[in-house]
Parts: sequence; structure tokens; C-alpha cells
Amino acid sequence: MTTEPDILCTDLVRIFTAKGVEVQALQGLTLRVDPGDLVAVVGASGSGKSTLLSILSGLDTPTAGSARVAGTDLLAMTGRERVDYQRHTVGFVWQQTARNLLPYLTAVENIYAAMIVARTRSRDARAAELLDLLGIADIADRRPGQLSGGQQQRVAIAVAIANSPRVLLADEPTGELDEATSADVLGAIEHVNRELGVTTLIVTHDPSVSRHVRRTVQIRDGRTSTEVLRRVSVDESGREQHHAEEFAVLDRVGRLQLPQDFMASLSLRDRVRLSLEDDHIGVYPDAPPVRPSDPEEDER
Ligand SMILES: Nc1ncnc2c1ncn2[C@@H]1O[C@H](COP(=O)(O)OP(=O)(O)OP(=O)(O)O)[C@@H](O)[C@H]1O
Repeated sequence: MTTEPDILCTDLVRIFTAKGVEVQALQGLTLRVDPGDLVAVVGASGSGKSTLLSILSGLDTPTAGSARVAGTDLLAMTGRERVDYQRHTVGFVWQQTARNLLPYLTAVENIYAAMIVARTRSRDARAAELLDLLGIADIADRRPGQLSGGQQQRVAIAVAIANSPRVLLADEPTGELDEATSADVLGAIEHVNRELGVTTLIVTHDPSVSRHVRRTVQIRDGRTSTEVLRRVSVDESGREQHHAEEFAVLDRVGRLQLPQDFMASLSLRDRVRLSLEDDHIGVYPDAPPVRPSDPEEDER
């Protein structure tokens, strides 16, 4: 039996029209994230990462395609369902602290505020659990302005998961932090994912995020292009071995993006030759390679 994914985007298209010019921010993006997964979506500026997150968080709707999160069809939500979805099904951590936390409330009051709005019960027990999980009990009574950037993001994570969402979405959660603090905040997200099993998607332009997640999905030109999967195995002498394998993403109709360095090294462009072999598909430059002429062949 296959479980239903917590995030399933199929052929997602988002076109913006600005001053009569159309921009295709997403061009048929396909993405599947299983329950409990921790996935990073990386890509260059303008590749469509924020557009994807706006759709998944219910702030924007796609032009075409389908998107389901934890069983909710994001294209068919009523206004009321959208509010419920944002309060109970997904939690968000944004790059800017001002968007995550209310500046006039303390850390623990911010956590309570999220629970009060969603009418969550057993608030005292939940708040204590979150302070402990995120290691922020000692700063619970400070306001955001009295916290470091890393502490603010830890509080933001606690607020985002206060109502036990199925999915946690983070948009550049380390965008304003230095390297060491970024690693600390990503470690906190990893810890929450492991302890609570909340399905987590982190969108970032920072490739170093891949050290903290099992799966890194690359977006190029509004489509998922490649994926790196990491796993750890233990060898005979008990040593941990880290493995990373890169895959191209194949969509429903068979489209894939070849990695740019592969294309450059074989000068692949416009058109390629394909051949079906027993266990793989060969991709060759359009023009056959020029071989030195065979004298015997020439005589015939
Ligand atoms: N509201 C909008 N109106 C017009 N064009 C938009 C709008 N939002 C995004 N775009 C365009 O869509 C494309 C994808 O933008 P998006 O913000 O999703 O990329 P990104 O990968 O998140 O980039 P960054 O890392 O710089 O935030 C860009 O070309 C952008 O200019």
C-alpha cells in the first residue's frame, strides 16, 4: 500500500502578468513529499521557490496544475477552509522575524497567541513542551527585540508548530543569519522533524542546507530538475558512511532536465540523439562524432 504524500504538486504553473508582460514563475513543477520527510528546495534567485511556497502556504493560487497538502486540495478551498488550513494544517517560518513574531509580546506570549487564535486546548502543557523542545525556556520572557537572530528563529519555529500542523514550511529561515547561527537553526528544524515527525519543507538559495536534510530538490526555471538523496550506513567496523546520490526528476509525461554541467561538457544543445539500451537510455550530441577515416573503407 502506498501512503498518500503530505505534499503533492503536479504540473504546477504560475503565470504573473505585470505591465502586459507574462512571467512564468512555475512551468509545470512536480514535487512529492512523503509524511515525516525533511526536504530542502534550492535554486537560484528567480527560479520560483517563493512562488511555490506562497502556493503551499495558501497565500497564492496556481494558474494551472494541482497541489494537495495533507489531503487538502489547495485549488478548491473556500475562504473559511483557507483560514483553517493556515491555522491547523501548515505552520510557517519566514525569513523576516517581523513576519514571524509580534514585537510587543514575549517569546512565550507569541506561542500562546498562535494557540489562542487557533483555539488549541491544553495550552500550558503545549507551551512548556515547545520551550523545552526548542531549548528556549530560559528566554521565554524576553521580547523579540531582546533576542539574537538565531533565538528569534527558534521561537518562530515553536510558534509555527504550536498548533501541531502536519506540514512545516520554511522560507529562507536562515537568510539573515551568519553561517554558525544558520547551522544552529537548521539543526533545530532537524530536531523538530525527528522528534515530532512533522513533514518539513525548507526553501532556500543556500546550498549548505543539504548537509542537514535527507533530500535536496533543485528548482531550475520553475521546474524541479535534480534531487540529491543522502543516507548514512554503518560499515563492518562500525564506522558511519555518508552517501549522496544525485537523480534527475522525471515528470509524468517523461520530461527531465539534464544537469547544465553534463550538457556543457558534451556540447549538448537544441537536439540530442537517444538510444534505448537494455538498462539505460543513451543521450548523444546531435552531430555524430567525426572519426578519422578508415583507409579500407575508403577503397571499397
Ligand atoms: N507578483 C509577481 N508579479 C510578477 N512577477 C513575479 C511576481 N512574483 C514573482 N515573480 C517572478 O517570478 C519569477 C520567480 O520568482 P520567485 O520569487 O518565486 O523566485 P525565487 O526563486 O524565490 O527567487 P529569490 O531567491 O530571489 O527569492 C521571477 O522571475 C519573478 O520576477
